[in-house]
Amino acid sequence: MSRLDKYRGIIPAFYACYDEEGNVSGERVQALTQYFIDKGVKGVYVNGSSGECIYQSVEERKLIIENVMAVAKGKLTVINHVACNNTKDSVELAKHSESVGVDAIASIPPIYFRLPEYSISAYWNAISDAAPNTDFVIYNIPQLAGTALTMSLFAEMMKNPRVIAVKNSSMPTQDIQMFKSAGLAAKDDFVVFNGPDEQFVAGRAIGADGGIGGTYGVMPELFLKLNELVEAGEKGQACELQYAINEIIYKMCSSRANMYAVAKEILRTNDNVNIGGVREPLENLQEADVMIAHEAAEMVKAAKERYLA
Ligand SMILES: CC(=O)N[C@H](C=O)[C@@H](O)[C@H](O)[C@H](O)CO
Ligand SMILES: CC(=O)C(=O)O
Repeated sequence: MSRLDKYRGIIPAFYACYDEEGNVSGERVQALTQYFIDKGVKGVYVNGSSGECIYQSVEERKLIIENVMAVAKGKLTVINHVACNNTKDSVELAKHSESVGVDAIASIPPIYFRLPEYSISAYWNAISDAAPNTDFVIYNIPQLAGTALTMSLFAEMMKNPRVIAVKNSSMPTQDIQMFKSAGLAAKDDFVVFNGPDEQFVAGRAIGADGGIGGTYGVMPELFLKLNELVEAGEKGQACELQYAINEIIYKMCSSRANMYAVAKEILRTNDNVNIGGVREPLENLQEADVMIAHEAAEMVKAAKERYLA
């Protein structure tokens, strides 16, 4: 049993929860947290891409994590993504995260300006220093952040004892293996999370300890089952379920609306969890998108009947 085992498993990325006026709803944050506890997932990844973090204020992000912790404390591993595009606000969120007792904080690199690696490591270390008793997770998502985690930047970050994991959302699964082996060469234990949900089986096969994903939330049971199949070495069955999951994700992505708007409609339809829409400039649902969401919701139900029996 390792101290980091609490990070090994299925960790859904938490969706932004709004009321009917589009304001962050603490009550709905609590309801979504309870939904995840009931599903039996390992933890939640809050205020990340799926949390629409870059469209929210510092105060809103504090409100969200406070409401998650009110329900999740002692029941889920909680990772809070705290990156804002400036060090000051990120540091404030890191401090606040430690004060409410999260397990880990996470951060993307600063976006827009292409900063040198010494500025990125200084940014991450300043954030981590503001939460001196909290684990730190590097979030590598080059296709959206515009900056990739290189092996030299990774090596620099390994000097920080609180850096215990990388959430790897780059497309080459090989990156997972590179971070995993370099992490284990530098530390007693190190975790790599699979990012792209469509490659979960491949990511786990090459060394990921578990995954953090934006589509787990609409089908947590299917990802829990997928993880079990991987652990049992059932490659054939795992691939079959992965393909079924991918068809659902492709359906979700086929809408004109933003994928998270579709995800929220699936949750309303299948699970009676209402967390509102998405915040502009993300696109909300039009009639045709609602139909796509309902088709995806049916596909989730059918896959559960087929694979969880
Ligand atoms: C680019 C991106 O947002 N990646 C997410 C996190 O890694 C994934 O969980 C995707 O949301 C998911 O794989 C659907 O494409
Ligand atoms: C999708 C994901 O992992 C995120 O919300 O950051």
